[in-house]
Amino acid sequence: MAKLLDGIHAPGDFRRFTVSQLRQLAQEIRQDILDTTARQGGHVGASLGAVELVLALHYVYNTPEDKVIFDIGHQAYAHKIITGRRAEFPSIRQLGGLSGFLKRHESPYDVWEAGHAGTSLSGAVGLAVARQFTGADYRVAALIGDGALTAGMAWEALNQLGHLGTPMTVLVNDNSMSIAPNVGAFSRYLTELRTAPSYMRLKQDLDQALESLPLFGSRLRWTAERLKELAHAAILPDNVFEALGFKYYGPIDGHDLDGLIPVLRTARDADGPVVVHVITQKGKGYKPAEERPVQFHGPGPFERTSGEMIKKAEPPSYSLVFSRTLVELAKDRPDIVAITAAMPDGTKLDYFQSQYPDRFFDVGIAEQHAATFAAGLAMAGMRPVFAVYSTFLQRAYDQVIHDICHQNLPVLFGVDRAGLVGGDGATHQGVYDMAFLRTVPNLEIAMGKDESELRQLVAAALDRPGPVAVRYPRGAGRGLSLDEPFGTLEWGRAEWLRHGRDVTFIALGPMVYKAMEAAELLADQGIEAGVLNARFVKPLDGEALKQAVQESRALMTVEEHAVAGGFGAAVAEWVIAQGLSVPLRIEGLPDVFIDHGPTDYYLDLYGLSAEALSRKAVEWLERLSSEVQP
Ligand SMILES: Cc1ncc(C[n+]2csc(CCOP(=O)(O)OP(=O)(O)O)c2C)c(N)n1
Ligand SMILES: CC(=O)[C@@H](O)[C@H](O)COP(=O)(O)O
Ligand SMILES: [Mg+2]
Repeated sequence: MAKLLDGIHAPGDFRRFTVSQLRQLAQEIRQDILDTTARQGGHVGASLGAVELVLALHYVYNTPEDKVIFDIGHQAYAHKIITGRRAEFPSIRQLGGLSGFLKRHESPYDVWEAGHAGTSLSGAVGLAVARQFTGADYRVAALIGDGALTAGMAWEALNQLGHLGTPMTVLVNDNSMSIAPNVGAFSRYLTELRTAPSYMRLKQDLDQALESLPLFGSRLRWTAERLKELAHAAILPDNVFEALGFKYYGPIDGHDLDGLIPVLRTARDADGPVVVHVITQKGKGYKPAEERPVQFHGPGPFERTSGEMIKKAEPPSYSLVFSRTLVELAKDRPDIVAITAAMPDGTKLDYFQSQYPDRFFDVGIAEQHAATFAAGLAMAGMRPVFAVYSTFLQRAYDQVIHDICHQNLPVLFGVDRAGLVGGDGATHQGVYDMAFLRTVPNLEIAMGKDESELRQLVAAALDRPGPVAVRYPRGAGRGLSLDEPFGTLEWGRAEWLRHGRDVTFIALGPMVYKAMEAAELLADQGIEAGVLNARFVKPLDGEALKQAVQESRALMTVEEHAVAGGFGAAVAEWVIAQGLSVPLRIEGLPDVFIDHGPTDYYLDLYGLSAEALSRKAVEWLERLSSEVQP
């Protein structure tokens, strides 16, 4: 049967639709989203929950001339489908396919690129304020979730916007969920707004009455406006948005296009900033996602009818090993407390939470606060552990330097997702943290070659006198036994795995195993390659490095991190500082943003597979030999 969606190539194709046609369109879009995500995963729940919001925004605003901005962008699958990318939609998050987030090179409708939470409002305020200089007269609307609204940045933008009074719509998509259930006093406040039905009804009645009044600015309208304000003040005396200088419309049902469209029109035409607060359900229209919103935030492939996840059996993830290790240690260490910034599931700290609920803190999407909160805890004698994705730690850089390291406080960072991450792509790659952490005095940095070393490093790190960052990658470990007693790893010491006089690979993290494979391949060709498992990035194990310089003709560092400022750069700095002269190559990731796609593909592309490493070593050694020939 022909679908309405078949005729939609741009929002202009449905701007004349009736609301009942829009409703049908919404259902068809949901089917498209499920067809693709069931096969390959993706951000299912948020995207299903925002379908009507996306339709209403494109219906009311004259996109792409008007600027509609999405916070994070993980909820924008409907937006992709109705802005000319339906045919490519099945390629989303796949190598060479559509990004899972907005990308300006993909479409003129993708105004703002993100992936991290809380940036939409600042970007939108910039676009809105720019109009007064450029003379452009587009309208600006930003869609931001209740979770993203826990980010400090979002409030910095509201603060400025409320002060300036610049016309702009802030559409708050409140589903009471971050990835996990949303937390915090502001989340509680939104719930209070949601559950004040008399307020909601009265506001809607008043708004409708206002709509029907003629002549904007008339005395009658002025009186009605004042009446409305009085009524608001009487029922909810301190609506935080109104106190900040916004007109507040809501809460309204974000799946009800009949109600949503007129309110958005009013907001669009307002002469100042407006907050439209809508209530939606994460996963709307797909029962398994409605019932299990955490699991359906960003699942892998699932069985469409039952909603069961299609998972291959694999060893526990590094994140789970990290969390389990904390639980092991916490038994005898009442000083250990764990912190996440809205990622209890991803970091697997939810396991720690299940064992030690009183010693677990989810602070919301607030990495900066999480870091400084940890500093305060550490100052008072606690041992805070902040498990945070490498990419999100970027946001807390000043806090790392100024609050933690400057005061030399013993905070442990569990730097999760260190390395390439796969489907999320450029905004989420954990390939910069060594570059920005290595420069900070007092901070020690380590990464084990596997989950067993991760476990030992965590235990050892919690006995260090100052701050430590322990890195570990996304995904499954190697399935190693995790029963050995703690204390088998000497802090600061690298591990020799094999010796070779031709070249020594000095590798970090799981790249150690690639280096071992490369060494085997080289051995088959008669080349002797050593492998040093560095383990420590800061401080480096100088003794082991000296030994490597002495016993090999050449050194090759290997890391899954940007070459610029990374582990190899640290080794190069050490070589120079020692006044040594040794051929040294740094193998890592280039100075480009790396898109979505399988990690192994990019490791291969950038010469970090075992085959590529061995090939490069052969070529390099040949070149070195020819260079020394007379
Ligand atoms: C700075 C930052 N921290 C953490 C995340 C991980 N993250 C992605 S989506 C999300 C939840 C967002 O909740 P909300 O804005 O309410 O959107 P919803 O998924 O509920 O639609 C989180 C924590 C992120 N993208 N950026
Ligand atoms: C949008 C976002 O930032 C998260 O949903 C992220 O995609 C989670 O990544 P993991 O799948 O690695 O937990
Ligand atoms: Mg939410």
